Amino acid sequence: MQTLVEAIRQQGVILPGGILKVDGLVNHQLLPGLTREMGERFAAGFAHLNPNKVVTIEVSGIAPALATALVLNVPLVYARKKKPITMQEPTFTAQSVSRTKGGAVDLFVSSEYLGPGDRVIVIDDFLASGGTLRALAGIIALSGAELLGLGCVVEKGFEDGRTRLADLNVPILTLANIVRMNEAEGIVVEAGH
Ligand SMILES: O=P(O)(O)OC[C@H]1O[C@H](OP(=O)(O)OP(=O)(O)O)[C@H](O)[C@@H]1O
Ligand SMILES: O=c1[nH]c(=O)c2nc[nH]c2[nH]1
Repeated sequence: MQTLVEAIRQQGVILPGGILKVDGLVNHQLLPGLTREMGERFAAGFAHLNPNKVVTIEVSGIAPALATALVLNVPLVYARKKKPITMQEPTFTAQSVSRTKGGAVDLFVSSEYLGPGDRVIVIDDFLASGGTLRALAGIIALSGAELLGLGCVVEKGFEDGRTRLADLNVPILTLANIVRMNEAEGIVVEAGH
């Protein structure tokens, strides 16, 4: 997605610890036109699989996932990081590690909104180590739903998450790929695949 690649070139900032800051378009401020295009790209890539639900994780996955769900005209379910008292049991849970806040995070999805018969695509903001997508895939498996595909706005190709998720045997679609980033070269980014 060339518009996203250009936006990352313009706004991306390399932070210590191999973290890319794209708060101006994904993680703090959202650009509606760019977000809409993300949804269109994901929907075009996954529509042939006939999903009936989009699943993501709060908080930064929600915007691109909703943009996708709008085009596909299916519900969006987002995993919660804290279980609210309104959440109906039984719940499906898994753990991931927060890359931007540190520490382990519990993820919760209620059986009220995910279960056998659901055909699911997962959309998130970042694919780095792949740990978060694996946790979501675990929740989907626990629920009895079928995972059809994984989509992420930004892939950090140098962290090899895609390879680590290969055993899930589902297509992975990303919109921009950070090939590498360092002080000398800056952010080397290409269209995702
Ligand atoms: O592939 P991984 O190594 O798992 O990294 C990707 C995850 O890391 C971030 O979550 P984080 O909890 O840092 O942030 P968020 O609250 O902005 O979603 C991001 O939103 C992805 O969910
Ligand atoms: O804002 C972010 N920048 C990153 O580099 C990253 N990696 C995983 N999750 C991330 N979130």
